[in-house]
Amino acid sequence: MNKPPPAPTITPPPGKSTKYKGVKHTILVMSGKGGVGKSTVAVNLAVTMASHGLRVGLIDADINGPDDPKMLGVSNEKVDADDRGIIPVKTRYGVDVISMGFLLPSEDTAVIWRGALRHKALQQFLEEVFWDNKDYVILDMPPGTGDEALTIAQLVPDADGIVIVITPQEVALIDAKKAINFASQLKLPVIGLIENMSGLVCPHCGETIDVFKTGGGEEAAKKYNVRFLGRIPLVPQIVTDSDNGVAAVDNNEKLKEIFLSIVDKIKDGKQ
Ligand SMILES: Nc1ncnc2c1ncn2[C@@H]1O[C@H](COP(=O)(O)OP(=O)(O)OP(=O)(O)O)[C@@H](O)[C@H]1O
Repeated sequence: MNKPPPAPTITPPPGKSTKYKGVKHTILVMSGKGGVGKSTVAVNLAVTMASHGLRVGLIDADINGPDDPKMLGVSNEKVDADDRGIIPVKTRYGVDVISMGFLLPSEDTAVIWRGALRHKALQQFLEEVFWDNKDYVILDMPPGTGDEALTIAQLVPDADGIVIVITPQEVALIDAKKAINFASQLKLPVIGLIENMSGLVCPHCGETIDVFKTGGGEEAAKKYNVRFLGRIPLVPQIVTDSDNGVAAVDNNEKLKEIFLSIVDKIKDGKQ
């Protein structure tokens, strides 16, 4: 059997670890399962914050599917390191991003390292990146609430809390519960729930079609007594924008408004 390729590492000069300094707030964006739009939410939250004058970093901790660089139009960039530490990649949205995607030889390279190597890579992201006084670092977590997510969440010092992304179906109640249990296991506050893919607005007649139902997010928030942060509709343009390296909030007024209202709630921390 072929051996997995060695883990690529970036080597900052010895003794220069920044130990995750220079970050005021860290927010973990997670989901109870894959494919619910966690990365889409993380990227657009980061872009919205940056467009309102905040200094923002984004860690793409989804080692198996590092999509954030592509979504931000920087998939061909490489990270560098100097005597300050690992330097995240700058994007045109003012969000500095670090991702396993920058370390892989091509977009379709599969990451097949075992747990210890993954852990090491993420530890580097957290301890050795020069964040340069960020107001917020958004951590796009691996999907689900398994070991990988747990390990990463434990590596983050003093996170503010977790934002949970769910879809509107009834099963979302179970996914929300899993994520809430995860947060309480880690003694991290749940900042709130976001319902994504909530109703498709017909581009022809303007009517909303509830493809996956709506309201599951609000129901889950009520049931588990956590804050409901907002509902993001199913917008086909999100898929094309992501594929083209464009942040959807930069291209759609309605989404801009929705994300801004979510960011305001995250910032004020009140009901
Ligand atoms: N509100 C939305 N409207 C339309 N498409 C969306 C929406 N949210 C996400 N998508 C699309 O759904 C797909 C999955 O989204 P995304 O990669 O953000 O999910 P994820 O939860 O991070 O997935 P993974 O489990 O692979 O990490 C992508 O093609 C994305 O463009």
